[in-house]
Amino acid sequence: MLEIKQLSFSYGNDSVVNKVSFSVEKGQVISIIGASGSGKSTLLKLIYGLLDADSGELFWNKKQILGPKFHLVPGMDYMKYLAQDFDLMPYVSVAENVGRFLSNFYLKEKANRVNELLELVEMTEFANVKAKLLSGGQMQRVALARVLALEPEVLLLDEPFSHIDSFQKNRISRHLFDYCKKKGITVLFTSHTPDEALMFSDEIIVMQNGNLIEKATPNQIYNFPKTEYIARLTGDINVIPTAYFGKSDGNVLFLRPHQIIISYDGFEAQVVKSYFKGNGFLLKVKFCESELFVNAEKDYFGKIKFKIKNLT
Ligand SMILES: Nc1ncnc2c1ncn2[C@@H]1O[C@H](COP(=O)(O)OP(=O)(O)OP(=O)(O)O)[C@@H](O)[C@H]1O
Repeated sequence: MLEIKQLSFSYGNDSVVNKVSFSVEKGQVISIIGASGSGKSTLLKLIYGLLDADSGELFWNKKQILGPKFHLVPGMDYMKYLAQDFDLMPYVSVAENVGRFLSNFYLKEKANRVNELLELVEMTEFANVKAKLLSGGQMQRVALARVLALEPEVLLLDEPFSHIDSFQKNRISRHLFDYCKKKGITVLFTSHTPDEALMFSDEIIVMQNGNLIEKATPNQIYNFPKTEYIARLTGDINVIPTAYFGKSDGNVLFLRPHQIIISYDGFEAQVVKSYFKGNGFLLKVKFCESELFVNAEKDYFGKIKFKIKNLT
């Protein structure tokens, strides 16, 4: 189990990670989301032992994780960390980059392992290409294969798919998380892509201004967000005063576009714009003083009527 206790870190006077505590079970996949600058990357670096915390403690299986003050070479053997800059060796081949940390004693096993990992990230055909000749997305895939090479117990991934095109991203991310689940590797990854965090995480951690403000399942985060900030991080959201529906409790509702259903009766709204989404349309509609986003199967113009799923 990974245990983070009251971890704090500042750059000068700027508090970047503030009394963060949480724990992660072996084999769990946890995503860390939050606005740019909220402290996600710094948190990963602290966990890996690249930075010395100002206060607080970290443990993996009850063993303390210590920062660079205590290590000649920062970082822990049982963990691998994939930074946003990939850290590849530019003048050697893709295969050599992936096998960089593997023993040369059993050459056949090493070659098999490298091949297996290159298949996982769909880079087999580039095995003999020098890393410096790759595109950003290809480099990221090689870097992913490399951090898996020694089968770490804990994998820390900082925006691991950010450079990979959407054509391959879904497939490669599914391969990677399936592999980690199968091997029982504990994964913490940061992401700015709601789908990634929602699809692959057992739980999502939400950071805001250095504070951990929520740790919950994707379902809880998506369907029952506690704040507008949390709601907005995981997709389009409509924030609607309940007064618009004749209530006087002074609350607001957080509604996803799919929770607003176009119907023959109900509340009336005016279509402002329609966006084609492939599997349907996203309508921007004017309702009272707000602009709402509504999912629709077909394109609409003019006035529509809508109901809200489960409105009590
Ligand atoms: N080496 C550094 N020196 C000083 N300040 C830094 C340094 N690295 C990061 N920061 C600051 O620390 C804060 C948190 O940065 P961090 O990279 O952890 O955020 P993040 O949530 O990962 O952002 P992003 O999503 O943009 O990658 C930011 O305000 C950033 O400017």
